[in-house]
Amino acid sequence: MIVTLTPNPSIDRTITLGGPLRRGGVQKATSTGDQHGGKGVNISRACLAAGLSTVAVLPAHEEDPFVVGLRHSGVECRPVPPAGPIRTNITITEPDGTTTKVNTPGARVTPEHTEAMARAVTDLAPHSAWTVLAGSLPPGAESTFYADAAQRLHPTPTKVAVDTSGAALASLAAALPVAAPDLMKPNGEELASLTGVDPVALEADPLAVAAAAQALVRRGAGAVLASLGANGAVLATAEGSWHATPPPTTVVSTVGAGDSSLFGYLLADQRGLDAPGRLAMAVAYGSAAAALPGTTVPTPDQVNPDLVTVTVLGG
Ligand SMILES: O=P(O)(O)OC[C@@]1(O)O[C@H](CO)[C@@H](O)[C@@H]1O
Repeated sequence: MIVTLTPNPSIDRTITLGGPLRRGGVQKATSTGDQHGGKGVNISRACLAAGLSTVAVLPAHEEDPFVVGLRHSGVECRPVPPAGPIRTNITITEPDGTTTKVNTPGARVTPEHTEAMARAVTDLAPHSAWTVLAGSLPPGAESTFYADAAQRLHPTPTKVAVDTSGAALASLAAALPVAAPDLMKPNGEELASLTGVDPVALEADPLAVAAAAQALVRRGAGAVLASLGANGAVLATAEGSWHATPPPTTVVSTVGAGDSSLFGYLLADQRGLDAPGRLAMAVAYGSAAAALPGTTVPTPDQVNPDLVTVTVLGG
């Protein structure tokens, strides 16, 4: 089973434009739609699509339409007391695949709220192969929340993956090796924020990405999967580093592509694949997600790791 924790879930509202976005103008959308969002929620939705059992832990009332709808779609949920309503995040997609995203803060939490979330995943840990701690932290949460949760999960059988950004990511990196997760999944920009290098230059240079990722591995992270958008991804472990390039993809919406990549890695891990195989599956899932609208996660038949090229970057 894969348990996901999304401390700051979102209703993902996608607005599709028939032409380029005109900043400051008034435009008609060709369509709009809402999907259940938030990084852990997306990973649970990908689990469901691939037939893997999952529990999505999130702050919401039992009767919240978000929870009701997610359960109706087949995702098992473990709601914990929320501080307020679930936020709505906006995505604007243009015909050429350009994706503009506006994320809102979410309700302000107290230590009681964050403790309830940490307790829920700790209670489920004996039954979970992986626990995924994912997304931004809501206002009011300590930036050490993920580092503390990872440390708390350490003595349990679950493996821990963390995908976050900003102060939460910096706190996690600062807490290595004490709170070492089995997997960290920064994107290029997030990895650059830890190393102080220019994100654009880093994303275009797999060797530099591997060097930055290996620095985290040396400090205790089990593995680092750095997603690089159109440039694919780099995987760094104690055994070495690999770069994978995606197949040519017609991008429709990049929202959730990183979550699908992380899921692809977990799926491949569950299937016992080696590091290059896990990386290929991650990139195949990420590029399949980018070809789908809004925050849609791919089904396994839409994913082909054989089209991904993996190269060894060295140790
Ligand atoms: O504000 P966060 O938690 O960093 O990101 C939230 C979010 O952008 O992440 C998902 C895509 O990865 C979306 O479903 C959601 O809207």
